[in-house]
Amino acid sequence: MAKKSGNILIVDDNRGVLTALQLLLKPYFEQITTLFSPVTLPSVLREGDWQVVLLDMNFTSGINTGNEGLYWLHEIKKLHPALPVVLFTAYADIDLAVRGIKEGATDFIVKPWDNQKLVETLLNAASASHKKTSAIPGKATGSNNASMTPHAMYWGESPAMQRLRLLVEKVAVTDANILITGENGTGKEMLAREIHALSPRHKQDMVSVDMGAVTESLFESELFGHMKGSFTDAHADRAGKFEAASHSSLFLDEIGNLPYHLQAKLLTAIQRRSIVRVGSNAPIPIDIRLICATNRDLPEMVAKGEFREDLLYRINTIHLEIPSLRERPEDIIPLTERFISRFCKQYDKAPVKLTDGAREKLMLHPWYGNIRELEHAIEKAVIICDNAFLPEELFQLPRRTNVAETAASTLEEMEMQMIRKTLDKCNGNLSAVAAQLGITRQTLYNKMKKYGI
Ligand SMILES: Nc1ncnc2c1ncn2[C@@H]1O[C@H](COP(=O)(O)OP(=O)(O)OP(=O)(O)O)[C@@H](O)[C@H]1O
Repeated sequence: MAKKSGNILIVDDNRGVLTALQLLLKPYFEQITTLFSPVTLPSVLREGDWQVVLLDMNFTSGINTGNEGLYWLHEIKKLHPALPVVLFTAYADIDLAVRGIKEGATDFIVKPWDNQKLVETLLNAASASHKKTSAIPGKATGSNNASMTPHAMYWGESPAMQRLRLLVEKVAVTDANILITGENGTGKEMLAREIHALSPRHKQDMVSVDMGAVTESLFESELFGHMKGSFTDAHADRAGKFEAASHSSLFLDEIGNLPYHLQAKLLTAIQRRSIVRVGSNAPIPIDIRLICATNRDLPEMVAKGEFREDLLYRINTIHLEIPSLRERPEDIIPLTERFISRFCKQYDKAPVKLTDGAREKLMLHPWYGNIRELEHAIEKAVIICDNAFLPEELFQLPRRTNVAETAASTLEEMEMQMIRKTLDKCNGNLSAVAAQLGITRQTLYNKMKKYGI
């Protein structure tokens, strides 16, 4: 037997699971400590020298939101940022586990577990801990930082995107106001950044404002700035986004969400090329390049009296429409391959390849959430992939268009499959199935009824 891999701390509220794991892991770890409740986790962590933690996600029976698991994950990371935490999920709760990974967990194991895979996952995590003893605090959550760095825009091979690219290269160098339209997740913000990067203004950062997120009461102060004392919280003079974007580009995202009565104020600033801070009378000249974006149909909003026609004419000197991913299927696989390569690097995985079945599945999916949906699907698949190939089963692609509905339906499908698989494994013995899944017999019965099993 190879040298043992240090000390492991296991937190799970199922005593049967704790005993089984103690027996299973004995040959591999020097010290195995089990906790039936996470309450004492902080003090136990402080007392010992740990190489890995195996953390259950659901502690309160009946509440399966998993938030408790995430809460304890954060607590562990606060105390020991570099300590590997492997999540243990009662159901194939991939979305939650992926969230856990993004928030600093090293890996996850789904119950009922495969012994060999569980041992491998824990040993890998523990060995990472040996290598990272001098790791920078917070390194484990580095994926968040990585996802914040802007990534290169991929134009793709489709004729529609090639035409768009030609137009962008021509207009980016001018100061013409640009309106970008397209469905959610088609890359409107990414295109705005690209335009700014190609413009003579690129030496300064582009300033972005989400018009859907600016409250009405703060609209003027946020965009045009204010003078000290002009309202209760105005403790000092402050420049607004227009001034901040001077000599650069101002990106107004979700422009279609700006309430009608505020549209006139925006129009005045654009027309006069100057703003007046709240609480002041002095106009301040501004030199900005305006880029706006929306997924809404502005001409239709004009027809309905919801958007000012004069503002629409001001902002859409050049109109760029990004086609949906459905309209450019030839870009799906090249984009996928770029995302695979990016996420393999981000999650420290060896390069993986799509199987033919996976390619076909990706090509047939309608991608109502466009590139953002594709990017998330690839990220999840890369995270849960264990070998050199990404098979179609790893792509949990929803059939509906509504985001909340799709997330719920994916989880339900996975739960149903998990119950079916365990029923087969336990030859239909419900008590054994419930024990394996870590739920009560009644809960299992209710779920089977719900899924018509
Ligand atoms: N051409 C592209 N190449 C690579 N990644 C892209 C491309 N277009 C979009 N993405 C990625 O897809 C995601 C969504 O892009 P972005 O936020 O720009 O879309 P959007 O149209 O502004 O979305 P929303 O309408 O929801 O505001 C981002 O993570 C972005 O990095």
